[in-house]
Amino acid sequence: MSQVHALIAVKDLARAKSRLAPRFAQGDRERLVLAMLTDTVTAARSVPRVASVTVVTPDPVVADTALTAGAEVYPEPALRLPYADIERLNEALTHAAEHVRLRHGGVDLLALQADLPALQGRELAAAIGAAPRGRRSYVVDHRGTGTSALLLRDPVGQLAPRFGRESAMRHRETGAVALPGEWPGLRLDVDTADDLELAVALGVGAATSGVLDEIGWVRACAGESSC
Ligand SMILES: Nc1nc2c(ncn2[C@@H]2O[C@H](COP(=O)(O)OP(=O)(O)OP(=O)(O)O)[C@@H](O)[C@H]2O)c(=O)[nH]1
Ligand SMILES: C=C(OP(=O)(O)O)C(=O)O
Repeated sequence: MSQVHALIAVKDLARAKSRLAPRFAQGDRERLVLAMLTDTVTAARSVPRVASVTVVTPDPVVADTALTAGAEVYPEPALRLPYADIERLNEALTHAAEHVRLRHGGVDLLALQADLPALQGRELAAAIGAAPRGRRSYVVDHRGTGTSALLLRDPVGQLAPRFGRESAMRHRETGAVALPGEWPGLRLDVDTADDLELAVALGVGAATSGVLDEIGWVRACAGESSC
């Protein structure tokens, strides 16, 4: 069974998860970003077919957290685009992919979102197992428009990430195939407080759960059976 090398991009903490600002103070939001990254890295590292996890980031605190969780770190190189541009994410991932292949040769690659606190290792293992050889494939997020993971199982192909708005469509239009599979944790990227509610209901990892307890976050719908 061939292995994949995973890449995770995280921007600087001061700008991360701005859509959580209505519910979380800046410091709490930063802790939550780090905790979700820790749970994502931990779940990815639990998968035997994941040979390495590399976090690409310009932020030293994110880098420390990644190292503590057992990931490698690729410091974000000077990028062409301004910080506000989401395409910077694709540029960062492309550089990280080149870095990993310089180190390991023509390996298979997986670009994974950093905000998957309910990710289960078995879901990721199943997605890797389902990814066809010789091409790119992707996992559509829980909203149906984004991408939670992009896979490349082709030693000479390019990852060509197209994350950002409508990324599922952009990955499809650039030849990638959507992977079917019941993987709720893998599909649940957390961008809003509503997403976090869903993730907590599904079951988040220890780091995220610990931070939510410490900051006293209470689910808006706690106790309601419809949540
Ligand atoms: N290394 C790197 N990662 C990035 C960059 N831009 C975005 N990302 C990461 O890519 C993922 C998706 O980015 P966004 O949706 O723009 O940001 P977010 O922090 O998830 O949420 P919002 O601020 O609410 O948009 C997140 O893990 C980001 O940290 C970048 O310029 N460099
Ligand atoms: C970047 C993406 O997602 P989000 O903005 O939801 O983090 C994406 O789905 O490509």
